[in-house]
Amino acid sequence: MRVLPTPIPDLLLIEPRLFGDDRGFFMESFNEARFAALTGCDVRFVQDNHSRSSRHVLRGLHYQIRQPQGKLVRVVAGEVLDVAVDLRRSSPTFGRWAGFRLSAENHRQLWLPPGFAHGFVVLSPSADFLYKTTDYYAPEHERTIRWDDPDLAIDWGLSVAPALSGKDAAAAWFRDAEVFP
Ligand SMILES: Cc1cn([C@H]2C[C@H](O)[C@@H](COP(=O)(O)OP(=O)(O)O[C@H]3O[C@H](C)C(=O)[C@H](O)[C@H]3O)O2)c(=O)[nH]c1=O
Repeated sequence: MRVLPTPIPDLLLIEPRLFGDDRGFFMESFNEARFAALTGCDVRFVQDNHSRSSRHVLRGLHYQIRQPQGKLVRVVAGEVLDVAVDLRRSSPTFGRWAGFRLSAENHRQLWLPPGFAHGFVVLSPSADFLYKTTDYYAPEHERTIRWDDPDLAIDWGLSVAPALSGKDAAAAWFRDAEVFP
C-alpha cells in the first residue's frame, strides 16, 4: 500500500499492493492497522456503501454538516472522476477542489477526512462505486452544493450535461453553503 500526496494535504490517494498471477490478482482493499500506520489516521468505519451509475451520471457534491463523514472511496468497475472540496473555513485550502481518476484498472482509493464535500462523475459506460464511512448516514444533516458552482469552478471534464438527481439539480451555491469551522 502506497500513500500519495495530493494538492490538499489531508486528502490522501492510496494505491493498494496488488498480487498478480496467472489467475488474476489479489489485494487487501482495506487493512485497519496498515491504513493507520501509513496515513496517521486512526479511524473506525461504520458503514459500507455501493452505488452503480451509468456514464455522465454525477452524484454530489454532498456532505453532512453534523455527523460529518470521513470517506474511503474506490471504484471496482468502470472509471470516475472523483472530486473533493475543502469546506473547512480554517483550512489554508478552504474552497479548493481536487479531482482524481479512480478506476477498476488503477485500483486507486481516495481518503477524504470529515470536512469535505464529495462527488463524482462517471466516465465509463457504467461504474460501481464502493466506499466506507466513519459515521452513519443522517439525511437530516445532509447538505448539497452545486456541481457547477462558479466559485468552485470544478473541471469535471464533461462535454455534455451530467445526469443529476432532483436533489443535486437543486443544490445550494457554495457562497450560501453551511461549512465547517
Ligand atoms: C448515501 C445514502 C443514501 N441512502 C438512500 C437514500 C436514498 O433513498 C437513496 C439514494 O440516495 P442519494 O441519492 O443521496 O445517493 P447518492 O447521490 O449516491 O449520495 C451519495 O453520493 C455522494 C457521492 C456521497 O459522497 C455521499 O456518500 C452520498 O450522498 O439511498 C441510504 O439509505 N444510505 C446512505 O448512506
